[in-house]
Amino acid sequence: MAISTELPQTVNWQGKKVPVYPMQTIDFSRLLSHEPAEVEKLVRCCQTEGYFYLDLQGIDGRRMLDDQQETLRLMHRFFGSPLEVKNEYGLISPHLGYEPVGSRTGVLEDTKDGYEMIKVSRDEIQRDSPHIPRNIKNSPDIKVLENAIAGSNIITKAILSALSTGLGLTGAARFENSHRNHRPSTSTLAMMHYIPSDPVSDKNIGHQKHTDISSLTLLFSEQWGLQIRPPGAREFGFVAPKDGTAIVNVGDSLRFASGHTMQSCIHRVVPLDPTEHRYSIAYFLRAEDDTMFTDSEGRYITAGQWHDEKFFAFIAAPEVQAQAPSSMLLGGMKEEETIVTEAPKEAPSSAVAVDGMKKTAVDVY
Ligand SMILES: O=C(O)CCC(=O)C(=O)O
Ligand SMILES: [Fe+2]
Repeated sequence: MAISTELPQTVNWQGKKVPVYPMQTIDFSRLLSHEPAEVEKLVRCCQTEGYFYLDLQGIDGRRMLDDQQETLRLMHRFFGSPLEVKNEYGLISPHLGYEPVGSRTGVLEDTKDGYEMIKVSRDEIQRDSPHIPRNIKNSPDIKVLENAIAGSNIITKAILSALSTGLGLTGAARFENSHRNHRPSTSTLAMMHYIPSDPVSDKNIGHQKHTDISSLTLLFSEQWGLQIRPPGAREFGFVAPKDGTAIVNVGDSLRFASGHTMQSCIHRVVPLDPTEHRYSIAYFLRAEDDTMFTDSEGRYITAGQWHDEKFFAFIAAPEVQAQAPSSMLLGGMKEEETIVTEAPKEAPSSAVAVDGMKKTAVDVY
């Protein structure tokens, strides 16, 4: 898509006009130099919204855009291979390995997810011992993955550093100090392929509503499908892909580490175009496993425990998910009551207005 100076305000989806939410843009080059106005803008974005576009078109960021293109080429090849090759190791641990389509709950009621995903662990790449399926394990492919992970790690650490400075944190209290490279963490590069799916007739649809476990997520996708629900919003709306940028969102761990002053972004993925294959790349920068914080339940727990508990809530069946603490899937973020003005044809009439606080993992329309 061309650089979106004139974004549509709404798009038609499922017989409704759905908003396209605007997002602030933060310039990576300015952030690298901790320019005060950019740092202030970053802190404000994280505290009020929890997401922003990161402009990577300057000389320091451009190479990460090249890495993204290389990664996309690798993903096309990987996902085009037979299942037994992709699934050589299966899901080795929650942050590492392959998940076939339909491993989790989907975005609409009574659906399973509509994507397959391969995750590569940053720790394993750093140790030179990655579990990577054989069709992407030759040395040029490993180099592509290494570049993508190292580049994403540098970007997200630069953001953390600017946030620490913006909040006046010093020494051990700075966020970088709980994200040290040599300490074990579940930081990972997730590569996703969404299969074409039609919400009216298919049973594998999108990516369920959630907030991320991570501290920061760096997301690359050139295609529509991501929806967010900004704090205070009454409905989900699309995020427009924007050339030369990544989308960054705050996850639960940074929300907790900031004393719950930053917003963990509520989001999901839906098929805007039911005929399209969609590809996205997410780097999840996670805190060191033994970092302690107070979670949304008021418990003082480790980042590792939060990761594991939330992951198992993610993959649980809807009725089991509904038993989890209400705040777990949304990291303690509250939703306003949902207003859906026009019900889609297939929806039951009870779905016209939905209690946003209901303990379900999916939206009911
Ligand atoms: O595919 C996307 O655009 C978003 C994926 C996502 O939200 C996630 O993996 O946590
Ligand atoms: Fe996410």
